[in-house]
Amino acid sequence: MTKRACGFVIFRRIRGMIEYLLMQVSYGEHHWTPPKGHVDPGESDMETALRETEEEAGLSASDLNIFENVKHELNYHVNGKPKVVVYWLAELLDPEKPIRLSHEHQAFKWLSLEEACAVAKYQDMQNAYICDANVGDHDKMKNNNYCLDYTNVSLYVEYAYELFANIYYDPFVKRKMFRKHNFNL
Ligand SMILES: Nc1ncnc2c1ncn2[C@@H]1O[C@H](COP(=O)(O)OP(=O)(O)OP(=O)(O)OP(=O)(O)OC[C@H]2O[C@@H](n3cnc4c(N)ncnc43)[C@H](O)[C@@H]2O)[C@@H](O)[C@H]1O
Repeated sequence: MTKRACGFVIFRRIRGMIEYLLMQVSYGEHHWTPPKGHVDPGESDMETALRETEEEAGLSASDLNIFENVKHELNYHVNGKPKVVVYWLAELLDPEKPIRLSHEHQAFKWLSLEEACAVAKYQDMQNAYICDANVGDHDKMKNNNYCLDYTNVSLYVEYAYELFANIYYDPFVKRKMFRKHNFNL
């Protein structure tokens, strides 16, 4: 059976910058992820996203401006089993609001788009960040259905991804390369 999890790509505006919240899990390979978790029986996707965000980051619905039309669905396999993860874009209204971690996470960071893409090592997650950041001003997205269909934006996303992730074509090794970063994470 397909596992289903839901959460939010949370951003804040601070000192003229947009930063994204990523949290590092305290188990397994200690990967970085936005707040999210498994859908409990009888829960809607949005209820799950809100419950998990409250549990994992200490942020409630009243702390967020949720962009219900800006939604990403990621499909991947965990231990050979299919998993679907749904993320909505949400803005943290008070950028200074403290994050309260649960035992499931050991650290959190507010990261620029470029840093978030470097830390979220999976391409579909990186695409979600790029898509959220590059469809224009975050305010304009509120009334539009952006990013729902990846196929329509895939080329644009790929270009934007390469631009922001600082990927370039190296003719010597004949493949695309990451520029080196030191994000000190
Ligand atoms: N290894 C472990 N050891 C001990 N307890 C564990 C555990 N894994 C899970 N748990 C328990 O499960 C609970 C988590 O439940 P929830 O909190 O309800 O669910 P989740 O965020 O979806 O969990 P998870 O971290 O497993 O999911 P993700 O898809 O990011 O990550 C799952 C895998 O998919 C990979 N992944 C993440 N995003 C991906 C993507 N976009 N594409 C491909 N793979 C991806 C990750 O690297 C990771 O390997 C924790 O409380 C913990 O107790």
